Amino acid sequence: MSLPDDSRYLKGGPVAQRIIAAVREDAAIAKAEGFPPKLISITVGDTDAVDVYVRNQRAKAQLAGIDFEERRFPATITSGELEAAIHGLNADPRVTGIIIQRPVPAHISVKTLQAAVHPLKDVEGMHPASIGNIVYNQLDLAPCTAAASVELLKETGLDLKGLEVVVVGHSEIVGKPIAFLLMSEGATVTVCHHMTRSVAAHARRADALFVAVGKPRLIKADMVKPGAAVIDIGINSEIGPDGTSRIVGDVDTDSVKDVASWITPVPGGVGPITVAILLRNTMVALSRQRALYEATYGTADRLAAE
Ligand SMILES: NC(=O)C1=CN([C@@H]2O[C@H](COP(=O)(O)OP(=O)(O)OC[C@H]3O[C@@H](n4cnc5c(N)ncnc54)[C@H](OP(=O)(O)O)[C@@H]3O)[C@@H](O)[C@H]2O)C=CC1
Ligand SMILES: Nc1nc(=O)c2c([nH]1)NC[C@@H]1CN(c3ccc(C(=O)N[C@@H](CCC(=O)O)C(=O)O)cc3)C=[N+]21
Repeated sequence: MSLPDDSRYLKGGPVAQRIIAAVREDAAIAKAEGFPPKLISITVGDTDAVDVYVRNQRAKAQLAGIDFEERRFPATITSGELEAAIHGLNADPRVTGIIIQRPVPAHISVKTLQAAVHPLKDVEGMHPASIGNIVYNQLDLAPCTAAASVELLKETGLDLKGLEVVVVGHSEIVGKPIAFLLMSEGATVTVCHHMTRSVAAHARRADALFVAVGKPRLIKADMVKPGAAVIDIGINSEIGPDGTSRIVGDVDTDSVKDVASWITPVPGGVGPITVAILLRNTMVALSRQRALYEATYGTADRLAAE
């Protein structure tokens, strides 16, 4: 779909392209030096939003020169079997990064799976030991969607210091890390969730509004301050008026675009940057692994050593 050429739309494509071009250069150098990057995706069961994400991961990884492999497991698999598969990937020196696609079936604890991924291969920064880094303002490998959303807000040119920001949704992978990243940038952050008494009252005060809930059209025009920046993170599949499946966000874009100064389209907003940052994180993980490898074995060519 081509988007209207309107400066109110904060488009993710150009930002994603910039990031992927830099990753491509890094990946080519790493490959030539004997450290080819490789990303493994683990999917358990079936979810539309995951399918879209994995499809784009494969396409963009290929563009960037990163090997990509999807491992799909049935929803009936046990946690023990999955943990064993993850341990196998941890031990495989050819694997740079592992991403566990969410959600996982209710009988499996996603936290247990995240904790099974070796922190050096944790390309989403979701291991309990990694997620703490953003609390300490160490931001070079942050959860991808959170980093993507903040990157897109920066495209507005707004000064984040002292900015009134409201985040709707507080999941550990999106809402909470967004709040920490924004605090690191000096913003004043309010976080809303399903027990918040009036999401609308908070949202209307925001200079920048981030929405990550998973409910189409949750945010309407009367919940947005005139002139605000609205970052729509939702990826929801629904059947459109023409009977085909389409992706929509959590914001009623048609009405909100007349109130907000900036709005992210869905598709074409945060999503493409999320994919690009996952690839960039894979390169950050690789450089950490190389640093450890070189500290242990010296700088000799790894392939020659094997
Ligand atoms: N664009 C991208 O790159 C990505 C998009 N997504 C999309 O973002 C959306 C959110 O994902 P994720 O964070 O993983 O989802 P979760 O379901 O884990 O979290 C949803 C959050 O929304 C809150 N919530 C639910 N109902 C309301 C309500 N009526 N008002 C305010 N808050 C509410 C929940 O609060 P509580 O826990 O208190 O119930 C929870 O914190 C989904 O559409 C997902 O597909 C996700 C990742 C990446
Ligand atoms: N561990 C984990 N981390 C995630 O970050 C995560 C996840 N699990 N599970 C699923 C959700 C969803 N998600 C998307 C990211 C990008 C697009 C994306 O590339 N969207 C494009 C393309 C749309 C299209 O191709 O139709 C766009 O919005 O323009 C979609 C969905 C990440 N998620």
